[in-house]
Parts: sequence; structure tokens; C-alpha cells
Amino acid sequence: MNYILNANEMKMYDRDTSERIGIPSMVLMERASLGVVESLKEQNLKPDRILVVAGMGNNGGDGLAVGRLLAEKGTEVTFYIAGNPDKVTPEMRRQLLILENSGFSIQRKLELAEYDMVVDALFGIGLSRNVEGEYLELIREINNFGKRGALILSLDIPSGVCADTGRILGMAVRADITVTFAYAKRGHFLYPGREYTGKLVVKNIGVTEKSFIKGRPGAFCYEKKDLQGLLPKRSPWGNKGTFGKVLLVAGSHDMCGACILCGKSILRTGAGMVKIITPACNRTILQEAFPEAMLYTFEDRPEPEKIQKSLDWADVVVAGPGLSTGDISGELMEYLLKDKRCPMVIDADGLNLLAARRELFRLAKERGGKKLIITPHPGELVRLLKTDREEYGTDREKLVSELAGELCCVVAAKDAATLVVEAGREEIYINTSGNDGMATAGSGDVLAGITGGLLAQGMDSFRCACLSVYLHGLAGEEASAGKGRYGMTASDIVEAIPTVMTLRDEDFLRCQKTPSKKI
Ligand SMILES: NC(=O)C1=CN([C@@H]2O[C@H](COP(=O)(O)OP(=O)(O)OC[C@H]3O[C@@H](n4cnc5c(N)ncnc54)[C@H](O)[C@@H]3O)[C@@H](O)[C@H]2O)[C@@H](O)CC1
Ligand SMILES: [K+]
Repeated sequence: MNYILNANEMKMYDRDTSERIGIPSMVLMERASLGVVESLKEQNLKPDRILVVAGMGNNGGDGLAVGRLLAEKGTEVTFYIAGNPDKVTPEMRRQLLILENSGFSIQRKLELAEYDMVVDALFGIGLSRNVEGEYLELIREINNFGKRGALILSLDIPSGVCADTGRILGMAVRADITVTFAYAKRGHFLYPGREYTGKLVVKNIGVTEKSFIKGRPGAFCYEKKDLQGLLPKRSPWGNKGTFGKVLLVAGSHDMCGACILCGKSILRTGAGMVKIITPACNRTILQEAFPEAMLYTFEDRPEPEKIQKSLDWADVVVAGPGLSTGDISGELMEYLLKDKRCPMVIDADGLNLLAARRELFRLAKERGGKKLIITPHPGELVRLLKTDREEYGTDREKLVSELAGELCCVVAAKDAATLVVEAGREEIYINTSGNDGMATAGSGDVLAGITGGLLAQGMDSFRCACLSVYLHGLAGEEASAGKGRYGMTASDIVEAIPTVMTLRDEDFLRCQKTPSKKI
């Protein structure tokens, strides 16, 4: 698990490290710069000629220090500084003095020569408003160097990217590599900032969890090494009932594939049994394509006693994929929502029904507590909140939290960088796995299935939603490694689930003995 910080958190931890713990700010800056040089070495990058573009803040200070360290190793370095010298920070002033005392010259006019690498040290996490004038031109020039073949290395965050939201403040540097310090920032993972960040490297500079004096940061992500501690434990003497029974209410007259993709994902994730409630027209195809599933198919409308019997059998309900939004589906959703025993995952048309019928929305809300996970894509999210796409683009996190609060549930808000938010929990999860190949029909049905499968194995709702989103992304990466991002389909993602969940036998046995991690 890694923390993902906003600018305020990072500033607070920097300040604590230098003022309370006592590591001077200049030492942190030197460590940051040494970290950058180290990361170039690790990536076998040996530029002969570089340009450092530095602003007047501490990000500029990092840039000058990186240039100095590389020059010591024989690289030809051109230093360029921009901005108002009256606004220079003490650390940047000190870096300027060091350069002067070491005999380096500093330019105020950008030299349009050929460089192997441009170090972008114009703005870091201190960027507080839109970039304008001279800075806009500079960012354009840096990007032009990139187009002409220079490697663009951004320090901490590409200049112009908002560290808190990933938004572009006027214009931003398109980095090939970003070396950031201590912890990743939200802007590295939230789009469009993620696209501008290029390859992200995080370097330790001495700022640690000891400085989390006011509590943990507000966001985190998972990484592959966490999986061992996060996957649900399996009892060696368990049976298919022990590993969870999932009732999947999905599919409609023209939509059977969603049942198959979602149902298979439930079983591929480790749940023991799946039963599907769907119209009779889907019966034959399901029996042929998905023999593991049990079925309750109905002709005109489902019988309440049979629905109740299925609900009594189930540990978890997944509702919505391909369900359609007609009256029969509405009635089905009403039965499911009124039975408050089972934890529930609602996706797709299940969510559209909640958005269209306020009575269902109210019933969902009444389930409350930790018994509901919803997995809306942006369209479903705005429909549920009765807002518009524009508002979604302005403050997505706020909208997701609002929806979680309204329904008193866990929301996994699907997007290129999926967010998981739980009502009443300050910490959010930001997903870092997956790629654009996953933007393909049926991919969401797979996520709903993974979520139901993990929930049925006894996971707590928030952790279940975070892990499901992460695994779904990993399975997407695995699928694209085999089939490529153009050609992969949702079925490929389903087939990749077992691979990304496979632990070596010794790791599997070890993780069964250790308690599950809290986040
Ligand atoms: N101890 C520390 O504080 C450390 C800081 N570090 C570096 O320091 C950076 C943060 O430094 P700062 O807080 O000085 O901020 P920055 O260096 O990111 O830049 C802020 C400066 O730009 C100005 N500014 C903001 N938006 C502007 C705009 N749109 N147009 C023109 N000027 C604008 C601000 O007024 C300020 O002078 C980090 O990103 C990191 O690179 C690292 O050296 C690690 C240690
Ligand atoms: K930068």
C-alpha cells in the first residue's frame, strides 16, 4: 500500500521533517537531487548535454542541484532561470549562490540549442494558479524540445499539473519521466495529469510516516506486493458453500453476455457458487456457455417465492448487469432491495433503475451501513446525482463523496483512474492499475463480478471494493500483455483474473497464516 498525497499534506510533512525532526531543508533538497541522479543511473540514462529550466521556488532549487550534480559527473549543463528574483525562496537563493561560487553561469535567455535532456524544474507542488505569460511560453518551449527528441525529466511533478487534482493549469510539461519525492501526489494518478507524468519514479528523501502527526494522508493505492496480504483467506477444509454463494440478477431479452461475463468473474475470483436470475430466453445459452451456474429463469415475471428462496440461499447479491430498466426489472430490484440481509453490489441498469425510480433509491439508502457497494461509470454517477457532465469534470471526488453519503454506501466510481469512497470515511482509494484496453464492452460487468466474488468471501465492503478495482486493472494489464490494447475484450479480462490472483504455493500458505491487512 502506498500513500498518495495532496500538496498541503506534502508541505506539512516537509515542514515537520525540517522543523520538528530537524533535517534541514537544504539536506532534503540535496537528497531529492541525489535521488534524481540515482534514478537516471538506474534507468541507464547518460545524457551528454542537458538544459535545466528552473523557477524561483524550491522546485527550481531541486533543478539547480540536479544540474550541479550531473555537471560534477561531466555532463554539459546549461542553467536557465525564470521568474521574479524578488520572490526567490531561501533554498533557491542558496542554490543560486552555490552555482555562482562554483563558477557556473546562469542564463536569463533561453538558448535554443540541441539537448539530450531537459530538466523541468519550473513549478512543483507550489503551483497555485493558472500558468500565464512567460511561463506559458517556457512550457511550450520545453514541450518543443521534447518533440525534437530531448528526454523531458520533470522534478516532483510536471510543471503546470495541479498536484491535488491532476488538472492542467493553463498548460503543462509533457514529461517522459517524473521523479517525485517521498510520496506520489494525486496529480500523478488523476487524469489528465497521469498522462503528462510519463514514467513515475518515487525517491525517498527522508520524509517519512513519522511526520504524519495529524493522521494518515487522505488517499492511498495498492501495489502488487500487497496482494498476498489482501486476498481473502481460504479454509483448507472449506467447501463450495464456505467460499460464498452469489445471487446474480442480470441479463434481459437482448442482453445475455453480461450474465456470463459477470458470473464467470464471480467464480474466477474464488467464490464457491453462482445462481443467476434472468429471463427464460437466456436459459439455453447460459447452460451452454456457463455450465457452472445455477439458474432461476422466468417467462413473463419472476415468482416472489422463488426470488425469496434464492435470496435466502445467497450470501451476496450482485444486481444490474444487462438487466434493462423495464417494469419487471424494477420489480425485481424492489424485492432485492427490501431484503436487507445480504450485502449487495449494484451496477449498470441496477443503478439506472435507482436513478429513474426514487422509491428504489430510497430503498437502497435504507439498506445503509456497510451493506451496499455501487460501481457507477461517469454517466451512471451523474444520473444518480441528477447533475451534469460538466460538474463531474470540475470536482469528481466531491461528487463521488456526495453520492456515497447520500446512499450511505461504498462507491467505486469507474473511470480511467477509479476512485473508491465510503460514506463517513475520510480516506479514499485511487486506482493505479489498468489501461485503455479496458475501455471495452462488458469490462464493467467483470468488475461487478469480481466485487461480488470477493464480497462473498467475507471481505469488508470498502476493502473489497478497493481490491476488486485493483485486481480488475491488473487483469486488464494481463489481458493487454497477451492480446494488445486494441484487440482485448472483456472475456480476455475474465480469463486473466486467475493469473493475477495466483500466488506461489509457499506465498499462498504463508499468507493464510497471517491476519489480513487493515487497508
Ligand atoms: N523541504 C522542502 O520543502 C522540499 C521541497 N522540495 C521541492 O520544493 C517544491 C515546492 O517548492 P515551493 O513551495 O517553493 O513551490 P514551487 O517551487 O513549486 O513553486 C512555487 C513558486 O511559484 C509561484 N507560483 C505559483 N503558481 C504560479 C503561477 N501560475 N505563475 C507564476 N508563479 C507561480 C509561487 O508564488 C512560488 O514562488 C516541491 O515540488 C519540490 O520540488 C524538494 O526539494 C524536497 C524538499
Ligand atoms: K516540475
